[in-house]
Amino acid sequence: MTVPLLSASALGFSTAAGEPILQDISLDISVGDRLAIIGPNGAGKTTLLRLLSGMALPGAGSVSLLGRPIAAMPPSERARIVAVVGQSDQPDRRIEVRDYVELGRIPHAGRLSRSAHAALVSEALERTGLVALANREMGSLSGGERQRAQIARALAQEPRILFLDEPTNHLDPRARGTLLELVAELDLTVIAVLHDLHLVPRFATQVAVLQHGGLVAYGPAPEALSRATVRSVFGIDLLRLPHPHEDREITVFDIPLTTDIGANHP
Ligand SMILES: Nc1ncnc2c1ncn2[C@@H]1O[C@H](COP(=O)(O)OP(=O)(O)OP(=O)(O)O)[C@@H](O)[C@H]1O
Repeated sequence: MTVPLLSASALGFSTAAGEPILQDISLDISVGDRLAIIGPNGAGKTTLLRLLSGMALPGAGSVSLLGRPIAAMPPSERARIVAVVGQSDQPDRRIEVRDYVELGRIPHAGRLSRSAHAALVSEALERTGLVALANREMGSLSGGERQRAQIARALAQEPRILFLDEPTNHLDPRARGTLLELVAELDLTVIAVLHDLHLVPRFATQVAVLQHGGLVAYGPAPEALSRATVRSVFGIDLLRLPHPHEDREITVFDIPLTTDIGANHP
């Protein structure tokens, strides 16, 4: 039997005050999978991403990376396998884009020549379309450009698994598709928290649906994103319709407008 790249078994996590946030989450990630973690606000998505990437330790259960407990792995070794683009990353505003992307090489310091490190940084800038901005300060970038720079830094890290927490939240609709297309073409294993459900069937090979800290659906996309699941978890209607001009189906989410804030959490 092949060992999964990443495996989570019966994960649980509670706050310091004992409030449970995640319960009994088990997942297996194989090489080349692109897992979308979805769920309403507060469902526990970011917490799960932090546990799976080894940034936080679970209160119950375990995560293994390449068959070894991630909790016992030295951070420097983990950083050569796992790259994380988080929501709360606050790059120094004055650092230039190229220097920021070069930070991704830190886990590999001393393992290659200077010119080989520089070539990998250049490649990451090229793949993310940032060559023209390489000498700009991070603080001068738009939200979308900064997001691409964060992905470039993660690529420079040459990870086996890329973790993304809402990578499209600053992007306009077209740029969202472009960024996920870029990520899908990287030939990497990816675990991404996504809010934009439209992008899930196009981007993900697997879907994990969280609600109130539990895994309510998990499996290959798009099957795991069923109409019944979307209705019960998000309170909206999923419709798969024939495209009016092309020979394919499109997925449409019918989102009711409501003033009831609790409606977001069926
Ligand atoms: N350190 C903490 N102390 C107390 N509560 C926490 C802590 N971290 C997370 N929580 C709570 O746990 C729940 C899950 O948080 P998490 O950020 O994982 O959710 P999420 O699904 O990523 O939400 P969103 O979609 O809004 O980003 C939330 O109710 C949050 O307030």
